[in-house]
Amino acid sequence: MNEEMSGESPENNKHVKKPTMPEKIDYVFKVVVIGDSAVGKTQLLSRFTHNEFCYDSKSTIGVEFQTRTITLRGKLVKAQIWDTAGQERYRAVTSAYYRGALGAMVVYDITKRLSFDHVARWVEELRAHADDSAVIMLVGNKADLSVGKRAVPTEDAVEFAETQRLFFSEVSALSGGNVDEAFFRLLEEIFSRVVVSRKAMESDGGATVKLDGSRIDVISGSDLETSNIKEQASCSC
Ligand SMILES: Nc1nc2c(ncn2[C@@H]2O[C@H](COP(=O)(O)OP(=O)(O)OP(=O)(O)O)[C@@H](O)[C@H]2O)c(=O)[nH]1
Repeated sequence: MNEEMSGESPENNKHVKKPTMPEKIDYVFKVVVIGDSAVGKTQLLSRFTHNEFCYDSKSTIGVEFQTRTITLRGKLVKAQIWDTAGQERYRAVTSAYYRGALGAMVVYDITKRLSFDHVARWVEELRAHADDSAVIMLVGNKADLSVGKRAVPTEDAVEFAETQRLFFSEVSALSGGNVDEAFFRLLEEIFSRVVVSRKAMESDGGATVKLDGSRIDVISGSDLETSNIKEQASCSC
């Protein structure tokens, strides 16, 4: 059949979108974000995954996640970042939320002392439910308000992070300062612990990592579509 008969001459076809090759994801890393209400968890996710920030963001109800695909050591890694409500009454999950998490960010607001005082409780809950090998990062958000409104000295957070063996970073979801750096540091550490330093075996789907006989199932790209919890397309304002 020639182009004229099939109706598929380049002219006729110019509005037809060419199918794009699906990206072959090597790993999916689940990372959970926890911390008091209004510390800026949702905005940190939006900044990292879509480079967006909402001034009038609403409290999260239940659980959401957003993803960003990055390259680490030549591998395509889909970072699947989970967000839940800081407010107890809106939290629908505990164990299910932490299940399969390879990393966690425990967020406080540098202008709210109480949110930092509660970090120990969040770390305790995390350690009770997440895998022992999960990488944990303490994150002080709203660093843009550092001058004049700071209520948590950096040294206090550094000391806490050292005693609890956590990574630490101060960031601003508003300005974007340090946000990518913090997530990348966490994801690189997960990569080192899960993929490099242990005997890792990739399945064809690029999803399964075996560790010392035990298994961590890193969710494959196709599982994301079948999950009950849908990915947030973008900013949840
Ligand atoms: N100045 C400043 N404000 C921020 C920053 N990040 C978030 N906010 C503001 O803080 C408020 C709370 O942000 P959210 O991201 O909704 O907080 P959350 O921790 O997800 O809150 P919950 O869903 O209730 O747990 C919003 O008014 C944001 O605009 C930041 O880096 N700097």
